[in-house]
Order: sequence, then structure tokens, then C-alpha cells
Amino acid sequence: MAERIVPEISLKDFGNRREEITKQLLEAAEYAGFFTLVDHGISEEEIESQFAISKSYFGLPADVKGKIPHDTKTNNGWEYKAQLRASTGTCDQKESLWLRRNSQWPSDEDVPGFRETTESFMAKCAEISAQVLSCFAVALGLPEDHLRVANDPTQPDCLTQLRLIHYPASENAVGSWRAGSHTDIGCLTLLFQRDGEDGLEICPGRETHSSFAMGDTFTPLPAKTGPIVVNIGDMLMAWSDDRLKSNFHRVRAKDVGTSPARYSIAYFNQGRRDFVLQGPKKK
Ligand SMILES: O=C(O)CCC(=O)C(=O)O
Ligand SMILES: [Fe+2]
Repeated sequence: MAERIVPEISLKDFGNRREEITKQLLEAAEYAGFFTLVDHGISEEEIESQFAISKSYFGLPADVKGKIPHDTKTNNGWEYKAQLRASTGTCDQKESLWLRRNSQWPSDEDVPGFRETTESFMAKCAEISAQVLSCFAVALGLPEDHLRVANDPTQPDCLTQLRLIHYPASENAVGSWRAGSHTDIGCLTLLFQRDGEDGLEICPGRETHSSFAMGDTFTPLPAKTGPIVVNIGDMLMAWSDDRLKSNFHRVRAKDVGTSPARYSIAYFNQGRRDFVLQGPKKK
């Protein structure tokens, strides 16, 4: 069922297929708010290498991970079961490391190759994001470069971040959430998952910002290693005069029985401080 409401879009031969891809992206973003990207240029080996780096980091003792503590002012650093959700009133059962250009990085002694591998992974995420954002800009009647420049992670005022996430294995998780229902505050999120590490549930087709997904039906989206799950965030919803939908999603573990650990990686395009966030209708 999830496959039907979350279209799979190929970025193959992007230069020549731009118009067709733009049409597919617009339809997915207006209708569901979610889509998956394939033929995007990051190989499964590269994705697995980034997950291996992530696993090495989360496998370190807490005092080593804590050398880069989460800083609430910049939102960079390591947090452990600390993200309080408005939707659940409880903290998500996960740990994560938030990284930005020029933030602190785990050292090569603690995780060999961490920074080099992760920066090159982020650069690839930026390339894919730039392609998708240029399509959305054209579809919305903005200059082709508008959203790419406004989210350019090479600029010092850009808020774009990569988040490595680890949900520890759990037993009988009823009453707790790996990630409570939320929308992403940023522009566009690229999410990487691994085969068999399910848990993501999505709520496509949101009409407005205000209903907070109460009483809505969530659909599980099985985890696969290659395709990137993309969702529209609140910034892009605003940038599009609410045409593109920033939709609710959450991550759950099994109410009864064992849920294996889940690792995910999210690349959040989050705009630049110096840009006015306004759609073509000047909302
Ligand atoms: O881990 C996931 O699959 C979802 C993560 C997420 O939604 C977030 O960090 O905003
Ligand atoms: Fe999210």
C-alpha cells in the first residue's frame, strides 16, 4: 500500500529527463508529500559505508560520544534519548549525532575516516538536493536557482544538517516511541534506511498545517537500503504557498516482541538565515 502512495522517481539521465522528472516530483509533493528517489548517484556501497561509520560512532562509550555534546543553540552534537516530542509528551527512544559544516566532528582516533567519509556523503546529498530543488523551483514559478541557492550548504549561514540516528533494540515497546509523530521543520529531507530495519510510518496527503495528524492513518514504509525516502518539510511548504505538503511521520518499535536496532541517516536541507522564506504568492 505504501508503495502506491509513495511514488518511486528515477533521477537517471537527469539532464535530459528534467521536465518529466519535474512533473513526477510535483505530483508526488502535492499529493503525498513523500516520494522515493532511485538512480540518484549514491551507490549501495557508499550508503553502507556511511552506515558503518555511524555504527562505529554509536558503538563508542557514552563519555567518548559525549565529547561532542548536543548544543541547543546550534542543534549540533550528540543527544541520547533527549528529544521531547510535543505529539507524545515523551522523549524519543533513540540517540543521534547532528552535524553541520564547521560543527565539531568525531576524531579519526575515535572513528577512523569519520569526517572524510561523512563530508563526501553530505556533498552527494547536496547534489541530489540541488537537482530536486531546481525542479521544484521551476514548477513553482520561481527562478530555477532560487531554492538551490537559498539552501546552499557551502554558505556559512546555511542551517542544513546531517543527522545520524540509532534506535537501540527494544522489547515490548508499547507506550513508547522511537520517534513520535512530527513534520520536519526544514525544506527537504533525504532519509536513508537499511534493509530489514523497518519502523518508519508516514501520513500522506495532509491538507493544512493545523490538524497535527490527530486521528489520521499512518502507513508503514518498509526500509530498503538503496532508495532515498524524501519528504517535504515546513519550509518548503511555506515556500510553495502551501502547495507542497509537509507531512507527518513517525518511527515505532513493535508493541509486543523484539524490535532489532534501527539505524537511519537524515540529510535536512534547512535554508539560509539570510533568505526570505516566501512563496510566489507572497504569503
Ligand atoms: O529515523 C527515521 O526514519 C526518521 C527520522 C526523522 O523523521 C527525523 O529525524 O526527523
Ligand atoms: Fe522527520
